[in-house]
Amino acid sequence: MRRLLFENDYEMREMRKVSDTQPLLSLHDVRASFRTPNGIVHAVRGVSMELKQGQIYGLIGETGSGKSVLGLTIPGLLPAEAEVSGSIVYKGQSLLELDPRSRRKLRGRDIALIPQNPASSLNPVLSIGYQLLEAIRLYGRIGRKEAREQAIGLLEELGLPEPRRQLRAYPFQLSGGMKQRVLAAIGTAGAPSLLIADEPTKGLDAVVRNQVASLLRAAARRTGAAMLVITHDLHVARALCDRIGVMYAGQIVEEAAAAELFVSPRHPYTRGLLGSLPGRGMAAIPGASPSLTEMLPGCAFHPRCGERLALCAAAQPQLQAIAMRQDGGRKGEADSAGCKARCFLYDSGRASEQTVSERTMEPASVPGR
Ligand SMILES: Nc1ncnc2c1ncn2[C@@H]1O[C@H](COP(=O)(O)OP(=O)(O)OP(=O)(O)O)[C@@H](O)[C@H]1O
Ligand code: NI
Repeated sequence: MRRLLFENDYEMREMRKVSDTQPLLSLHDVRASFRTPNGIVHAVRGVSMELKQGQIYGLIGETGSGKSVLGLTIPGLLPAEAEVSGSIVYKGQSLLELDPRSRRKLRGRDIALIPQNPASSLNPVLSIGYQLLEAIRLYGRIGRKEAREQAIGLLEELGLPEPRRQLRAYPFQLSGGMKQRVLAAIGTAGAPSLLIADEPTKGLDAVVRNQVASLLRAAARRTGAAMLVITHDLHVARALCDRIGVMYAGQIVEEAAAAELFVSPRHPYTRGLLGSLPGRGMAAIPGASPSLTEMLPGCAFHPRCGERLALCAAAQPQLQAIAMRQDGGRKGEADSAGCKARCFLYDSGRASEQTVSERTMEPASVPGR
């Protein structure tokens, strides 16, 4: 048994040696759906994206847009009845083609997930120390004593007061913020190459939220891990992430460097989402997200879009790179991958076909209003 473990560890280390130019993770046309009594729910509808080594990528978007399902698809943690297609390549291995055993081996050690709900993700009957040590030892083949020292160090780094005492505590004895930090410690304990954090700051007050965000950033920088951060919290997304993907109805509708997205959002949905921030008018986007069971033709956002073109109800825009503007409108540190939007407004070929009267037509009637 020990020998096997050793060989696995060796393989793990070998697998980490991927070149910096290759993306750590690349998704191509990933789809996930669920068969339900009310029909098939198309939760993720053709997501393509890349995550580089050490990069922090944020997924934002309204509730139900498919962020968590996408996050669970990568480590293969969706319920068995989910149907997944497309390709997910992690360090050159096609995850959807891996046998369940190999995939399980990757989880926890190489790909770690901090799930959406901290209250239910810690085991209530086991001490914090036990759970953290398990995570450390799963990766490191080290003795209990050494693991314990590492655990204390990790909690110290995460700013938890009295780490020695916290190890003996049970989850119910910790505040929400402390549990989040313990989860962050467990998530980063095995020094994973990829950490997926689903709503790591949910339900926390502003101070603790910023603390958790900067701790995650520090942990990622320390270990060199790439992170996929799923969040509703646009402030956290901005502070924590290098790059951001905006999800709407199971698709990425815009992707840009975090610094750029908040300064010049392109997709009408992103503009609406940012417009709902307290500092920006707090105007909610009228209407509701579409049904994911019966998808209409055209752009999924068109019924709610104030800038739609005649074309938008009929055809699906693709996620495409946006050309740099001549007027210097694109300032700041743009990521090399640039900015992408899934919108005919930026599809130069198509949009120029539209007449001015088509462009200024009345906004669509909004369902559910
Ligand atoms: N096991 C499941 N069976 C059926 N439908 C599901 C299942 N899991 C998720 N869904 C549906 O998939 C869609 C996307 O859900 P998901 O949890 O990914 O949204 P989200 O963007 O993470 O939302 P939130 O921000 O509220 O967490 C939703 O319509 C949801 O109801
Ligand atoms: Ni979610």
